[in-house]
Amino acid sequence: MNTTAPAASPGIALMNAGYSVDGRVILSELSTTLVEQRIGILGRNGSGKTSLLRLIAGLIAPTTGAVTVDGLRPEKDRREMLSALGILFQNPDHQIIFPTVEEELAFGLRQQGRSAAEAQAAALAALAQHGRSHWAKASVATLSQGQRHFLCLLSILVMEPRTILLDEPFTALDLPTQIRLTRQLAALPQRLITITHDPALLAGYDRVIWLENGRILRDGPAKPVIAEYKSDMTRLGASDADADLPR
Ligand SMILES: Nc1ncnc2c1ncn2[C@@H]1O[C@H](COP(=O)(O)OP(=O)(O)OP(=O)(O)O)[C@@H](O)[C@H]1O
Repeated sequence: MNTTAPAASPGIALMNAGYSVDGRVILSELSTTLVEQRIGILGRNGSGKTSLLRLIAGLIAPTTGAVTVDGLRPEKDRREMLSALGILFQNPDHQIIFPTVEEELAFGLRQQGRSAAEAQAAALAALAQHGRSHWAKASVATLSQGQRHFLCLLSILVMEPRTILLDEPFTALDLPTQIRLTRQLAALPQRLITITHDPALLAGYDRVIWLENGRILRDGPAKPVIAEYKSDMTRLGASDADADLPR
């Protein structure tokens, strides 16, 4: 998809990084370094996945410890972070802010300090590279959900970040779009960190981290971590825990 390999990235470091709100621990103090090419963050609803994404992205600051992304402080080094980390959010409508495809693609490049002419040229080149030159002047509102998702991915790729963070990348996408996107993502030279509750997305990954209650429950190669996660989720699903909700 993007044939230029980005410069080597030293990785993401969590150093006793924790996050609490009003005394409630959302993420307990996490310490690890993310350096592998394909990393999955796996966990069920409420386990802390989105909070971890927000911490790495600098959208929230850790309440204990620190996070660095290629040596940068995500909540402070905003401009340098654009070349270090790109985030594909679950819902493209939370990401897209411009009315036309061309403007949307040019925006990140302008933020990186490129001139208007350079940004426009790079946006058009990216569309041509993916056989979508005819999208340039199109209104974003005329694109389907899957097309908007792809536009968001293109907007990240034109900035050539060293790591891409994907938040439940296939929610709301139909099967052909999922298959296409899987193929496109697999071909990327960047480090990918995929956050999901669905272990199927992480098959073949170098490393899977299983989050539970804001803690790392398991961390290792995809196969054994996914096998244990699936068996635990099946056991939980077989119980009638929901029956305990107050009436
Ligand atoms: N700002 C906040 N204030 C209070 N509680 C919060 C806040 N942010 C997250 N939480 C709580 O922390 C827990 C983890 O939330 P988080 O959204 O990170 O989980 P998740 O694994 O992404 O869940 P899901 O798969 O359902 O999106 C949840 O119980 C959530 O309600």
